[in-house]
Amino acid sequence: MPQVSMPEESMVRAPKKIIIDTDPGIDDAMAILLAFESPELDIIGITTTFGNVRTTMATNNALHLCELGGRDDIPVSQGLETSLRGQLKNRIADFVHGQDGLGNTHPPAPKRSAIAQSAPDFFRQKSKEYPGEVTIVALGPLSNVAKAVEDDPDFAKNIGQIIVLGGNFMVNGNVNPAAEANIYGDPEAADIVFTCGADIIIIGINVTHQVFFTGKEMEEVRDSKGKYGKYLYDVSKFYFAYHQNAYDIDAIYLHDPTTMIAAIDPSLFTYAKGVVRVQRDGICKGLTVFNNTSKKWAEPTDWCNLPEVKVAMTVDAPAISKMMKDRLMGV
Ligand SMILES: O=c1[nH]c(=O)c2ncn([C@@H]3O[C@H](CO)[C@@H](O)[C@H]3O)c2[nH]1
Repeated sequence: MPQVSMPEESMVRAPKKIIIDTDPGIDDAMAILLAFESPELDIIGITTTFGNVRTTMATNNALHLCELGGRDDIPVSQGLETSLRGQLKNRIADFVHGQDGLGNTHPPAPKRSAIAQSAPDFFRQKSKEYPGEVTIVALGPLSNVAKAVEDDPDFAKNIGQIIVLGGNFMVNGNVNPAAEANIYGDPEAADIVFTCGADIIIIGINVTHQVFFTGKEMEEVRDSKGKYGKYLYDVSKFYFAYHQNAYDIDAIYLHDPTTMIAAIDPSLFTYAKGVVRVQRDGICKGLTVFNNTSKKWAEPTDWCNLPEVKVAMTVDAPAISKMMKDRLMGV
């Protein structure tokens, strides 16, 4: 019997539809520019949140990055300016990202504006338009995603996947020993999202702290033929100085680009399944607590009978670094 070969086209997987929920942010900028260079991804929207900067600045920076990448076709939708429960954050990470979120490089005002539709409504609309097909890559606090969950009982089943940068599993946080910045930004929202029943992958700093560029590698990026090389080097100087000061390392952690790569090639990570709950207040506000034991607890716990998520446990850091370099250095 002759072998039946599939036509070439049908073997090529259609690009994954993603919405990037982001608070740019230097490593967010890296992740967005990386996404622009990734044929596996079809970016159907960018939505904005607060954390590294306030939401309005995140919107300006997202528009600026689209302009830089020649991607003014991508709609940018502004998200909540407060936490899900209406708290205006007094903690903005300008000490990590600079006053403008882009290492005090003062980007020009964008020519384009955000669309009128808010981020949670944009999520809901796209999840209905393409049921099961849209992946949200959530690079900041989860207020927008939680709002969509609360407003739409079908959202968790309609959304294809949510890949979250956040949490610290079996390691300390980066805001304080208990909490990682994105979860700390809106712990209640994170708890709602993690238990909503959607297909969720969580990439915590237990994994992202294994992926970094050294100062020498940043110089290689600058001197490469990649179209964003010098830009990335310039915006990252501030972020680099923060790492030298806070961690005593001559390198920068690649949190957001690593998370973007989980959308491109999830096989570069291993995962454990279980229920994640988030401490909503107190000294451990923002702590992510993962139950992946098969223990039959003597009494019912707040982890019982809730949907499981996948938590990244290991990462192929050299492969991630290589993918970043290949795409950002134009090699
Ligand atoms: O508040 C913060 N403190 C940090 O030390 C820190 N380091 C990185 N980040 C940002 O938060 C996410 C990872 O926890 C990423 O988007 C970093 O840019 C930080 N935010």
